[in-house]
Amino acid sequence: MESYLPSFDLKGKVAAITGATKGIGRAISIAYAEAGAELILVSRTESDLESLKEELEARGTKVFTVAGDVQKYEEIIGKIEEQYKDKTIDVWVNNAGMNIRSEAEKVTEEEWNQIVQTNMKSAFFFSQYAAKKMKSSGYGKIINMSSVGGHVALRTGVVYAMTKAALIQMTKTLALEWGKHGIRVNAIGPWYFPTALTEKLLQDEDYVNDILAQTPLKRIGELKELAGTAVFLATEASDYMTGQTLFVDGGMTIYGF
Ligand SMILES: NC(=O)C1=CN([C@@H]2O[C@H](COP(=O)(O)OP(=O)(O)OC[C@H]3O[C@@H](n4cnc5c(N)ncnc54)[C@H](OP(=O)(O)O)[C@@H]3O)[C@@H](O)[C@H]2O)C=CC1
Ligand SMILES: C[C@H](O)[C@@H]1OC(=O)[C@H](O)[C@@H]1O
Repeated sequence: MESYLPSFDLKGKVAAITGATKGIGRAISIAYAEAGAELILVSRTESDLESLKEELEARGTKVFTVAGDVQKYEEIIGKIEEQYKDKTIDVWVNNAGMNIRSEAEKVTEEEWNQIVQTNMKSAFFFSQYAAKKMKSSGYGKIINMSSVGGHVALRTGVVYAMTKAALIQMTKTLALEWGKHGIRVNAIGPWYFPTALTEKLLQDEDYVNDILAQTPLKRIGELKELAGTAVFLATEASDYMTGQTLFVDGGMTIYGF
């Protein structure tokens, strides 16, 4: 009997993840390793990269690490190219992101630049680099980590929200331009997940109650549930999907009243 179960494995694939050493990026890195991928991991802290590399190599995963700030994406790309000059990269996850939560009238130009360069500018130029390599193989998966904040209004900062909305539109436009090269571009829009980025917010009981009031599933997400979506978007199971944003949000974005 023919099979209709797609393979969720990444054996023989090279996957790059930015923001790979904590929270969502770490969960995705481990899930991709479990699926058999060779990994390129990017974050700023060398010691975190080294310990994650050690853990993953102990389980048989080939890992290349680059310590760098994604705002200096050219330097990171240069280091990757030294190792992967004549090789393709099959999956690129633009996960690194940050937020400085403040009311609109208090936003400084320095804060604007840091949020925009980290969350949006780096994602575009990494996508540009990844696509150049994916075109040679005629296949690739670019996954952008957006947020529900890119789709509905949150109280956690307008600049962050703008960058996350931009990633959704960038996803659609790059999907349109690069579809003919077999490059799929999709995004993930998480609601709250327990990470360093959200730790302080999730320690505030009133804030958590506000989150749960807006969440049909009445709970905070588990990182495994987000990694699962990232595996789906990286494997053949999603090969006919491009330009889409999958909200992994406990139903938050459909909650009208
Ligand atoms: N957690 C959540 O509830 C949600 C998260 N998201 C998005 O998911 C993504 C990951 O968030 P989350 O896991 O929570 O964040 P964390 O702060 O927990 O982890 C961020 C990761 O990115 C790295 N990183 C941060 N800034 C930079 C930088 N400038 N250059 C390179 N690496 C960097 C960090 O390592 P290091 O500091 O060593 O560089 C770390 O590995 C972000 O884009 C965020 O906007 C979206 C919706 C909800
Ligand atoms: C769900 C949102 O993205 C949320 O907003 C924030 O400020 C946190 O940083 C989370 O990312």
